[in-house]
Amino acid sequence: MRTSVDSARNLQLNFPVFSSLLISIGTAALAVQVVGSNWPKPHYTLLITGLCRFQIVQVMKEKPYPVAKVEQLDWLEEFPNTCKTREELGELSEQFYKYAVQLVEMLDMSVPAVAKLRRLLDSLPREALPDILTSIIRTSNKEKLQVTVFHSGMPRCFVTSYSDLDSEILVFVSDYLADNLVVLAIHVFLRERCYTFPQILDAVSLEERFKMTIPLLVRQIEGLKLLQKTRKHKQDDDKRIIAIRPIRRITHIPGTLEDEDEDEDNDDIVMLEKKIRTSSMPDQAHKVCVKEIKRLKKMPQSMPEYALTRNYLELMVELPWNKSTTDRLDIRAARILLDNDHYAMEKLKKRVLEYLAVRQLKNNLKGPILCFVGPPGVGKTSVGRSVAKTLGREFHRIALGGVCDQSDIRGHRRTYVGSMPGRIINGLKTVGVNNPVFLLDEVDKLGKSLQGDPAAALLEVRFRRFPVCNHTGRVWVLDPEQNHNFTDHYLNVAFDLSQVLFIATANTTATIPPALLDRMEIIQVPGYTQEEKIEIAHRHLIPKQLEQHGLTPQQIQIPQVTTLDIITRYTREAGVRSLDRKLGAICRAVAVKVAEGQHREARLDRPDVAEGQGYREHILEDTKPESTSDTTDLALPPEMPILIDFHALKDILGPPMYEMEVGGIKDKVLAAHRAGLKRVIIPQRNEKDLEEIPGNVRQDLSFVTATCLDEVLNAAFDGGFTVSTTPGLLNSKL
Ligand SMILES: Nc1ncnc2c1ncn2[C@@H]1O[C@H](COP(=O)(O)OP(=O)(O)OP(=O)(O)O)[C@@H](O)[C@H]1O
Repeated sequence: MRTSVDSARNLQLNFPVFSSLLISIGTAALAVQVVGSNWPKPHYTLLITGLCRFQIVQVMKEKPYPVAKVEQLDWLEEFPNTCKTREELGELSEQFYKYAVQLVEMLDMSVPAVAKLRRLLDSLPREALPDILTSIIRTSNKEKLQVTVFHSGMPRCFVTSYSDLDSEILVFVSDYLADNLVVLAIHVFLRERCYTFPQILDAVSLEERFKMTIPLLVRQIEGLKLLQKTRKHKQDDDKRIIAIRPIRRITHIPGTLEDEDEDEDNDDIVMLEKKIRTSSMPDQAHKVCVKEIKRLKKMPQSMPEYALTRNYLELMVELPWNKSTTDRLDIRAARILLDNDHYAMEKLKKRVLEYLAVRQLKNNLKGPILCFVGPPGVGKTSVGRSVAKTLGREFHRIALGGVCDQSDIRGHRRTYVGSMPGRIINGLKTVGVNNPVFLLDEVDKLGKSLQGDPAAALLEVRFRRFPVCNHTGRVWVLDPEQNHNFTDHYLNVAFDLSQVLFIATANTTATIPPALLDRMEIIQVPGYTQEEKIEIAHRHLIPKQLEQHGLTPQQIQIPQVTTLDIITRYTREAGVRSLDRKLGAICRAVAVKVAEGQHREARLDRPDVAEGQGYREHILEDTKPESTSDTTDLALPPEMPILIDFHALKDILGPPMYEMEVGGIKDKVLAAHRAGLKRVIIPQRNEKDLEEIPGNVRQDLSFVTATCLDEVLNAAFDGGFTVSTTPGLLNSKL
């Protein structure tokens, strides 16, 4: 079959042609494989080898399948030898090459076929490419196409088979390259492939083909540029961007956009080099950077590694190797600041002040890592922040809750795709100084997974080989005596963490990994009493919420009794986080009222509105001040300050979630009565609560009040509890 195609200009195809009869030009192909089934719907995939292009001369029959007499088209005349045409085609082919390369550059490199094509492009000698392209575009019948026949009958073409091409001779490789650029451009990535395919096939002469293809490429490039621009805006700052760079070209058309891009890139590299030279990084890091920038300069910008190396270098120059803030060590000022920011927490504040005092006297960070342990919302994070403020240091919180991958803390090795530095190095980059206060939040929630133990990542394990024996050394990342050589996997050079002040927080010590627990000083932060919560609310939370909502004490008044109601009926917590949230909700509701009031006042002040048709009298008669319905616009501004009483509380927060009765004695006694019990033992201190129990219930029950467990046991067992529970003398284990 192939022989007859090669040797004859006219041939009769007596197999179905894959072109609709509406289109007179098509590609003859040999089906090499048929895969598919008729169930549940007919769906076949044919693997076919393209042979040549043809034009239908005469349709012989249409049914049961079309048979036509065709003329082979791929007999392009020799490349015309006149100077003018050569120049013209040369320019066209260069243009085609330039745009095709640009398009492939912009495509998604994660598609293996595109990545392979890019590698191929990089491996070809640049000087030869325009010539190669000019010669090979004639052989566009060599591509292997996979045609999927849908039951709708519409054929769809895309490139297949990329294997074994690297080893082919250059001409064949370049055939492949040009074919695939055309096919990639036309069939795979151009949206309009179904419509343009026949047009491209129609273009027989080389010049026509170039002219047909170039605008399509340009259109696609513009589309992709627009898409990338939109995506760029959306990208999260934390996400690393692998830049798509144009590869170096041999042809430069001065003044083009591509030239500007390339200039910018070169400028960036020069800037980067300058930053490396002037940065104050240690020798070891400097050496690595110099080596990497040398590699970068030699790398084609199209290589994925180019972007990775560049990102690495940008991080290296941004890191605060030697940049630090000056500590403010004034213990009196620290005390005032801690007291101003936090009510109660005496034990915690005392220990923090001791810690700071020692630092002031010894001027170093040696000592245990403080770990604040307590229920949520009791101010652990907030105290950490105050410590930073006191010292005049930057503060950075590293949330460890749910972290179960070592590399989250120590970074990924750069060999991984999408590798990133760990949270410690990232934190240093964010704060821009090497002596921040790092709050390791929720160390008790560190997880473990197949990706390693993050707690162990805080314990840097080093294996040192000695000539005689192997010795394993463990280095405590958080210990200033040991952590001057902290090595993040991504950075792969040591960073000195000895100036960082680490503080940890946890809700419980039970789940803190023992190795970590061992090395920290635990300071318990207990929950607050109701009275403390009221004070915290009025001294700290309410003023903070007012400020956040743009309100003043002249506009809102929350009496202490209301705060108590919120604490007892709307929250049930050891800390004050929910209380803070509820206060926020109240402020939001009041802000709406105040804003509406201002709007109404403005309307009343307008003479045209106020005078017209007795407007003021009208609203005085008709409106209800508390209304929040559609008529609010007509209401009078609310009286200031807006008082938050229990009714307002119910309006804003809904009905109380918990009932005050925070004691349960009444409910429990009633339940015991219902269950037919006769005797109830209650703590003596709750005796007063019995007054709330209805008389008839009280009559049916006998009550025993107990002050200690002995009394409870004696009352609980008929005849009393005979075994003495009074402890004898125990031997001290101390
Ligand atoms: N004693 C206090 N004085 C003033 N404000 C406080 C006090 N305790 C807590 N707060 C405030 O309560 C809020 C919650 O505190 P914070 O976030 O520090 O709690 P936490 O103990 O770190 O909670 P978690 O364990 O959930 O992280 C903050 O706005 C904080 O300022």
